[in-house]
Amino acid sequence: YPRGLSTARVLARAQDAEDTYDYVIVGGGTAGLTIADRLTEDGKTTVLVVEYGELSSSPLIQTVQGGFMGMSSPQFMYDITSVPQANLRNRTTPVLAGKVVGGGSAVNAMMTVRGTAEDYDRWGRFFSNHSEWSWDGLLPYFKRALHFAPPDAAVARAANITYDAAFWGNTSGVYAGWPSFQFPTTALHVAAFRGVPGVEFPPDSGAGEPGVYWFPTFMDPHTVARSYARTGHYDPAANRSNYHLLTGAKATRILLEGTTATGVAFVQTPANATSSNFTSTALPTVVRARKEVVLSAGGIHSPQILQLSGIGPRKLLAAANITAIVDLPGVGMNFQDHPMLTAAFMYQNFSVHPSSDDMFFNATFQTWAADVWAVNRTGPFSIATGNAAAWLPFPVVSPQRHASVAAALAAQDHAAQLPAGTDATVAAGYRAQMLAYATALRNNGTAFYNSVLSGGAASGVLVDLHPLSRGTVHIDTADPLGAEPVVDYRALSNPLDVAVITELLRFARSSVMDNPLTAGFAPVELVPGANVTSDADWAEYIADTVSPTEFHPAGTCAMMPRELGGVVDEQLRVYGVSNLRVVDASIIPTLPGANTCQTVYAIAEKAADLIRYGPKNGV
Ligand SMILES: Cc1cc2nc3c(=O)[nH]c(=O)nc-3n(C[C@H](O)[C@H](O)[C@H](O)COP(=O)(O)OP(=O)(O)OC[C@H]3O[C@@H](n4cnc5c(N)ncnc54)[C@H](O)[C@@H]3O)c2cc1C
Repeated sequence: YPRGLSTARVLARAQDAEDTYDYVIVGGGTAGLTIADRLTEDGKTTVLVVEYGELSSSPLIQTVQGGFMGMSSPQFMYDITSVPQANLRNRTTPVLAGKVVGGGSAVNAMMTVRGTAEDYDRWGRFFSNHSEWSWDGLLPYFKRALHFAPPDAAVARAANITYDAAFWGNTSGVYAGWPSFQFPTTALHVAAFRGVPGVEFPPDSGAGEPGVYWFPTFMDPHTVARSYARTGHYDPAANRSNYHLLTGAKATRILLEGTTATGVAFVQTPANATSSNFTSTALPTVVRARKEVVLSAGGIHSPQILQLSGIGPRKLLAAANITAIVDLPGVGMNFQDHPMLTAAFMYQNFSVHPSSDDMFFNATFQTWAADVWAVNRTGPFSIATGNAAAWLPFPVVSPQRHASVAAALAAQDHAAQLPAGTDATVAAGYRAQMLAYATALRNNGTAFYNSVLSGGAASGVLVDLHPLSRGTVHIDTADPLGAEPVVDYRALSNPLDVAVITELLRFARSSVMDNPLTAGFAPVELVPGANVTSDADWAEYIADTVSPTEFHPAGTCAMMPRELGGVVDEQLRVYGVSNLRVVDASIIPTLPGANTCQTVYAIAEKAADLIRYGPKNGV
């Protein structure tokens, strides 16, 4: 040591790493691998990615069918459970996050969607009216992030799939592909929304508009397998000698000299070390960064690592016996995820076939599906989670009550919705967010309601796209280094979430039960049932059934002005620290009205440009 950089490789042992790299990236997930790929493109800039998980080619990760095999494999997931949720009958919930090279992109449900233009314009406005963090500023990065491979023309025609390639690029190694099959029943679900007043049908899922639309799958059309950060941003670069990936290595701390980040400390666990004579596994190893450290450990672990490094709320650090280097109250605050809701309906007279139900109840169809998959990887097994969904604004969902809910939110005592003792800057940021949401609740540019259209006779899961409650992700003060962070969604802590969710559920009912275009299917309501009608009934039902997570943890190192409780600035640099950026879902200030992966890729693409070329127009 040190040895010359020879070939790009996976380093199984810490001592194979160089002492110093230009950049050290913590977390080889969605954002981390994207940045590493871009920074090493020049063949010169040296990068080490430090990743806790393993490099796995398991079929559980690659398989697209159903979209859930990765997430149901404990081998690839962190083992974290939330604290009991006071407003959800003290229920706890698993906190799903990928622990494998590729991170969330390796285990997610492959829904390839982005938020509306307003979602991203809202981010920039926390800084100014001409921030580059806007729809226009991000669209080039959405295009760079994914390679759009259009659906097969015959399938698109038969299913009535609309798309517009102008919203997409075709250079990335990560694909937005399409299954080679659609159930004709999915088109019926889409068409049924024409019976709901006010619903729009944008030309493409990437248009930045709410409505009912088709969207692609994170799938490589050539292999018909998951396309993700590893296949798009590590494998193709594997012959670059300046790109190193260390697996099985858990970063424990950012090294700081004064307030300048100089490297990363990490430990390798024996279970992940491959060498039989590798004995010093419990000892932390350090690696230095000549230029910068980039923290990309995701919405749950990036705040933890900052706090372990002495960057965070002073009181929390003191309770954990960690010396505060930078008192940054926002670290681990502003925690958001998309709540999932249940309202189940069944069409009794849904006689079109094949439908997605035939995958479960029709043996002949199942055999056909398995056969065509075995022969040439086509057919229904190429469908992940589905490719059509409704993303609807609040005035469409609640023509009667949207204005009063918005007014109540604007008039609320915002600070009172946060944990006691919340820093004034964090409270000011929350207030700014809630005022922005009060506007969004009144207009048609932001989606609040989401349901995926499955193509089956039964439907059931809805998503609240803009929760008002804010939780926390903090180190466990009893065992800061050893234990996973303490995750508290603080679900429904803002009572207006109950008001919003009630309207979403009422809409789900009326869009199925009172829709002239579904009447012929003879719908029945399975859950919650016709006896749930009053606001009080709904509140009880919501407390019983809401899940606080769709596995989209975000916001915990928010990109907001420091006086609004922010953790990073518009260049994603941590306030008060030099040479340290955070780039992942944790910088999202307010969730987009969409599953988060595509947004994280776009953030990472933009960050790579900020790191390489500096800010455009000063931002
Ligand atoms: C089960 C599930 C289903 C989802 N479904 C969808 C979907 O269908 N569509 C969609 O758009 N989004 C979906 N998402 C969300 C999306 O995948 C995530 O928002 C996105 O991948 C987050 O990217 P990230 O870079 O912020 O973090 P990640 O991709 O999670 O990367 C963080 C990486 O850091 C590593 N790490 C953490 N701590 C340490 C440490 N101390 N040392 C070293 N490494 C560390 C992790 O192992 C991980 O590899 C889903 C997520 C999950 C978990």
